[in-house]
Amino acid sequence: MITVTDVRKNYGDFVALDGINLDIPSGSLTALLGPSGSGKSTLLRSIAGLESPDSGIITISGEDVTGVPPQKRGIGFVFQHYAAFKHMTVRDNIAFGLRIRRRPKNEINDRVDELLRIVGLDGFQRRYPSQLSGGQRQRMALARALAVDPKVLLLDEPFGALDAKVRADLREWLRRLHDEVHVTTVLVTHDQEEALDVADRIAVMNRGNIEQVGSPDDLYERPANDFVMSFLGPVATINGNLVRPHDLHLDRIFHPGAVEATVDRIVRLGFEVRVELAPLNGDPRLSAQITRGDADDLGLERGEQIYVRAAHIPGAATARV
Ligand SMILES: Nc1ncnc2c1ncn2[C@@H]1O[C@H](COP(=O)(O)OP(=O)(O)OP(=O)(O)O)[C@@H](O)[C@H]1O
Repeated sequence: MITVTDVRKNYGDFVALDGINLDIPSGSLTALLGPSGSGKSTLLRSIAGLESPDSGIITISGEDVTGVPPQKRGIGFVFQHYAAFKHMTVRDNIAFGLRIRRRPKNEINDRVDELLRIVGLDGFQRRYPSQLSGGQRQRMALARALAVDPKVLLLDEPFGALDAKVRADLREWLRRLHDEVHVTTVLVTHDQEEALDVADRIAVMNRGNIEQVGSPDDLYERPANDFVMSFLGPVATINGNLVRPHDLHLDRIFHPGAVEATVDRIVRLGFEVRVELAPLNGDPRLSAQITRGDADDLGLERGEQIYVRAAHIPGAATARV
């Protein structure tokens, strides 16, 4: 368990962390998610000991580490741009932390073999970092961080520099790795899809504060406020309420709460259909996401008028209108 209590950090006049309180359960994979500049990296680096908070307390496994240097906190850290030892093979890079701790040779060999298997680099151990792809290099970085059995693994946008397909593969791989190794992991990301996909808990950050902490489902289905709702997925505004596009209903006849709108565009996206609508009352345009079956039943045509209403307003006492 990691606990963060009342942690504050200013850079001059700028408040980077505005009194953060957060518990990170042992064995969890927790994402710190938020826009650029919200304080995610500052919080992660404070947990690592690479940044000293102005006030507050951080504990790891019950020990107050607030004044403890990074190398004594029992953490492994992976950055977006990982600095590998270029003149060392993959095997030697992974073994590095164990060697400086003067572990016995047999133990080092066995541990490195195990890590090479876990990160899927068995066949690459004799290569040099320059002979690896970006994704392979980040997996080597993770193996190196895991080598010394850290209590906590801290990842700062580890896949940030990679292309979308490789990122998606590595996300799935990280999930499986975590299922196998179970080390308490904190992942910084600004990518909501990455957080929803990989984390079992997400802390949403905004301007040095935590807006909400919960499971991906909690946050998506029961966002605490408009910021969390709009950060975690697409939204539409209807009658002043934020709703998800798939919670919009289209009808030929008027129901209470419905708004009349012109069908502006119909985009077929495989199983789903996105209908772009321009409300006649002058409200901002909105997109509804409906099934292909519903679209066919309605026989929608571009340019015609239709009624749109929210089937579900998050947080509202009367969810159905
Ligand atoms: N050493 C520093 N000196 C001054 N300001 C800093 C310093 N480090 C960070 N900041 C500022 O603190 C704020 C929070 O930075 P931080 O890196 O924690 O944000 P972030 O949420 O991780 O953003 P990003 O996703 O862009 O990395 C930013 O506005 C940044 O400019």
